[in-house]
Amino acid sequence: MLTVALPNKGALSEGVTTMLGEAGYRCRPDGRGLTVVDPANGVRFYFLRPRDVAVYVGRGQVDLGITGRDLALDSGATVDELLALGIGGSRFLYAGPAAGPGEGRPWTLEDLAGCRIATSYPRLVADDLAARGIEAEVVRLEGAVEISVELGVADVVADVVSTGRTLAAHDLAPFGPVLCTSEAVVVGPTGDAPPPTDPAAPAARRQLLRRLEGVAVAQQYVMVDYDCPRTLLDEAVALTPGLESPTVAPLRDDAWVAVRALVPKADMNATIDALADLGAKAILASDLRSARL
Ligand SMILES: Nc1ncnc2c1ncn2[C@@H]1O[C@H](COP(=O)(O)OP(=O)(O)OP(=O)(O)O)[C@@H](O)[C@H]1O
Ligand SMILES: O=P(O)(O)OC[C@H]1O[C@H](OP(=O)(O)OP(=O)(O)O)[C@H](O)[C@@H]1O
Ligand SMILES: [Mg+2]
Repeated sequence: MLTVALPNKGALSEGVTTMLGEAGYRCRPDGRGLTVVDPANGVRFYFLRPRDVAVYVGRGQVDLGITGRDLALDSGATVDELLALGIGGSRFLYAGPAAGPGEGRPWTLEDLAGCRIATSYPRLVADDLAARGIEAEVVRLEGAVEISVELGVADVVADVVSTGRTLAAHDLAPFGPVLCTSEAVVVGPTGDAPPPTDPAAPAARRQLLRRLEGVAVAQQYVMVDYDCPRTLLDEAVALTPGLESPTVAPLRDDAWVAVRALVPKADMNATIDALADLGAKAILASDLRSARL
């Protein structure tokens, strides 16, 4: 049986469980149980703290894990990232009081020297400081890091930023480089680790990765359908080139055609606006459940 570690709580837990459900896996824990078997797919899931997932994978106790890229990095575990899932996106940044370090100027990296930096990701921060040759004190906190400056435990913070609302609510402004652009990822043992002992595990692993990739890809696209005057087809197709080429089907009215193409989700609204401005009608965008491109 393939063993897979999942986050048992936190920002990634619900999204990961939902994605696995879409991929055909049964991985909802019953009550307070920390493990669930999906016999149909030959997988046993373990529900671990998101920070611990990569540690178990790195030590060979479980075959695969799903966690945040930033957490995997901070754990120091030797694992390979096998697949990015496109959910739980965040950036890891330094942030200081919005008023700046003094003299009315904004924070720069040089200002970190000699500072107390509060973070829940001490290895990520220490590695970044070492790489830049900056000497500063790293203050490890479990969470709610943004309040630490106000409470006088630190001068600046280094933390996960998603919408930026938590930073703003505590009058902190981000500065400097992005230490890690993170999302939920599947991690596995590095190439030189011994293979799983169960002979059925490699096939179960391939299936899980392929199916999750199918769901992840599906979440990046929408299917756009529209009717288009034949005279405008070239311009419309330029707006929706699809992957290989859009499907163009005749309509009963010979002056019109129906067009169908995949469009990146991020471009959906702009594409629909442009199609409508061009003269397309009955423009529909639909979500996909799974896609193998
Ligand atoms: N607000 C957010 N939006 C998107 N992703 C987030 C957000 N907060 C955290 N993450 C991501 O979720 C993962 C870990 O966050 P989570 O809150 O689950 O763990 P934690 O903070 O270490 O644990 P806990 O909050 O239980 O102490 C990281 O990969 C992080 O980048
Ligand atoms: O940019 P935002 O959208 O405001 O999100 C970022 C916040 O979310 C996370 O906190 P979480 O809820 O996990 O609490 P924690 O600090 O206790 O980990 C993270 O540590 C930030 O504090
Ligand atoms: Mg958290």
